[in-house]
Amino acid sequence: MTQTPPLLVDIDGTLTDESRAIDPRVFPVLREWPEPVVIATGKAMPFPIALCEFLGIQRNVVAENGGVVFVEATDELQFEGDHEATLAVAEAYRELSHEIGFGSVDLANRWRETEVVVSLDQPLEPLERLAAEYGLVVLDTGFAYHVTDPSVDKGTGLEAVCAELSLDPAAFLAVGDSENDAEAFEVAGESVAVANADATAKALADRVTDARYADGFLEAVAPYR
Ligand SMILES: O=C(O)COP(=O)(O)O
Ligand SMILES: [Mg+2]
Repeated sequence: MTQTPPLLVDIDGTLTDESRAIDPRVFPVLREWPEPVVIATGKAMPFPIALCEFLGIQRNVVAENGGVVFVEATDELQFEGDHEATLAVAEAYRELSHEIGFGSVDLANRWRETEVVVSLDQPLEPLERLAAEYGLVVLDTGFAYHVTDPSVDKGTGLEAVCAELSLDPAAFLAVGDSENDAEAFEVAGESVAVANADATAKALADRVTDARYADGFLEAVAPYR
């Protein structure tokens, strides 16, 4: 059997099914993975932390597309990026009478510490224009527009985790589905896009699975199980 690599895995679109629910068949795969697992997501910290917690795996997390990094073994929490600038973009966007689009409670932004997300049903052009004014970019993950600092991404997040754990990023297998996985694909030694991935992720991946969503993830890791 091939040597199992450490694993970086995205959540939305990769561990989920078409309805955005996590496919429970991924649970034993993540629990039993013999090497370190890093959950790397555009979502805010509570989501990947809860996933790790309830799975019973080490909490090694890259959240907010690299803006927040947590490594359990070294008790290290890092923040990167310009949160003030992302909040200023959100404010200016609202002043143009656009909405963030997640309702008044806004569970998508409530616990966010370094970036801002806007619902996909809101206009992209003014958001991109405002982001550029603040030196920021907008990432479309297929689930939300992320106003984010271009110097921070899942690749820099993986490097930060690896620095803490004395691991080589090039030893990692990375599995994902969208443009916010691009830099992690470049940093990891092997990268796999699931079949539902966007064009950016597919172009950068070493291989693209035949299967979509979590079936694609299971296909991606099959050689190592
Ligand atoms: O929720 C998003 O917008 C993206 O999340 P993901 O990075 O886990 O796919
Ligand atoms: Mg994704």
